[in-house]
Amino acid sequence: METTSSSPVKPRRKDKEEDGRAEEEDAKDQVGEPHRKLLRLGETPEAKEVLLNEAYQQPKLTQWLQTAWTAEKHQGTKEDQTGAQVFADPFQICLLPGMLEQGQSQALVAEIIQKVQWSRKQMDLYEFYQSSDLSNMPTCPLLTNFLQVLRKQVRPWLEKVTNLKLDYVSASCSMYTCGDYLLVHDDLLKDRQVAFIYYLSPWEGAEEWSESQGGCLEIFGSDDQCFPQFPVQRKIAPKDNQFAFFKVGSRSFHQVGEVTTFDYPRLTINGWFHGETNEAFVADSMRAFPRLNYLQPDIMNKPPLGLFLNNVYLKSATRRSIQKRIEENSEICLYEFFKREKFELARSQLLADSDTLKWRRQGPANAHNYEVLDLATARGTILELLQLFRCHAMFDLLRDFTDLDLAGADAQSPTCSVELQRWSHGNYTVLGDGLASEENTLDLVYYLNAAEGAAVITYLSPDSEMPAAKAPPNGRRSDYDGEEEDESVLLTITPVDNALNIVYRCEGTTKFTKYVSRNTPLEKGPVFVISCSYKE
Ligand SMILES: O=C(O)CCC(=O)C(=O)O
Ligand SMILES: [Fe+2]
Repeated sequence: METTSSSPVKPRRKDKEEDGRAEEEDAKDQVGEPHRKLLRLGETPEAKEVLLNEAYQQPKLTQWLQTAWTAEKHQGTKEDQTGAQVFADPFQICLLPGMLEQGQSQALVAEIIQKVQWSRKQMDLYEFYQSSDLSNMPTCPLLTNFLQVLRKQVRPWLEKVTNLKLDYVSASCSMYTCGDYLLVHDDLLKDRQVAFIYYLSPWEGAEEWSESQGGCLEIFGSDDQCFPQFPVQRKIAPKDNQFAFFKVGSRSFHQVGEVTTFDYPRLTINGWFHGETNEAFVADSMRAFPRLNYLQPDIMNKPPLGLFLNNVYLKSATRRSIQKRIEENSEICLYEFFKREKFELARSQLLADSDTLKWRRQGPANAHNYEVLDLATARGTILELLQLFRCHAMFDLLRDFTDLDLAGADAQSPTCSVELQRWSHGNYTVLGDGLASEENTLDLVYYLNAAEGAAVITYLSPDSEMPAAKAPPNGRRSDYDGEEEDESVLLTITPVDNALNIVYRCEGTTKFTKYVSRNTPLEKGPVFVISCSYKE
């Protein structure tokens, strides 16, 4: 097959045209107000300026915080009068309940609801609404004043507490509605020194969120290579008028858990105190993710393709038209790829077998979160299907489908990786998770027990990911920077049972599997994906 790096996979245009809903959904996600009822606040006190709680201005308290902040490892310590807390493990975090004088959060929320313009942020790492920077909100006097307080009062005070030099503040408002989230990241970017979040939830009965409402700030520990590890180590629930801050570093991994309540939005004013550039840390955070394991074709197994595949895909005429289509579009979806009875057997075995099949969660948490089958435990039809993807006959067939040198006289040392994945709520992969191809590869994606909206894969063009300084090829992405997808989307794979998607991707093309929100119906059980990559 003719290949040039300037023609990576092309968009599947039909996706947009096939049903009108795609357009409708796009429209919904554009800049603007989220569709939700405006929440009624109780009597909103008049507030002309933002006032810090007196208690936090006492030198004794500053002293206490300073000591707690600099103390070595401890499980957490609490100050009696204010309820201020400091945790040292897995990294330093401080919580200041009642940060502003009473009634102030309510006034801020009233201004936010009435005045703030939201833009929808949507990428591999996140879905939520964000405002512009607080420094650019001429119609919002309280928010502008809040920023002033951060600059003039909080910044010098934080310098004392943390012993860090803090030069300036950046801040915006964020709103997470039901189904929104921000996946694991470390906030490391340029000169961010201290991250802060001020939580707003003045609604009666919702001043402190319960775990069942979601939206916790979730803190991760990390291994000796600075990769964040499951499970979550600490959860901080949204609490009205609480200010949280932590030191940004190569281990400051955190996420915002999916909001699961429809009753209230998760509202915050958040941002960073900036200072010295984090050069050493940023270099640390560029360590590449662990990569897939590529193996040669398995010559021991010779399963007859005719027993498994839908006969139509074995005919020479079909093979030729598949090749033509892949040459033109770089991708194709082969519906009913396996014989129906084989597919049904494999699906029921996957759903029924909870004893022999062993699954393990695939981390690190900032790259992916899904389960993979320990291939040594595969049995029956599942084993047969998995073996089939690695057998010589399959390499042969794929050569015919693509004209790649995966078999035959010109083939040098073709290899493939095969994974059986199990997808449930909360699972995801993000860009730069080691799945970005260093070379041209042929991806196969085969679904069992498919459900709409679960394990949806998006391919992006090579240059769309991040500025080079932040994400070297296959490097780990440490933080979101608000870049949106839009034009860079080359292809979206929609899950369909027993369909084999074939995607030829050029060097540098990246992909991610979208976070599976709790709003995605999975009543038939998890979605299974056989995911393979082939190299010439
Ligand atoms: O809202 C939060 O609790 C954390 C937000 C965050 O991590 C961020 O915006 O970088
Ligand atoms: Fe963050």
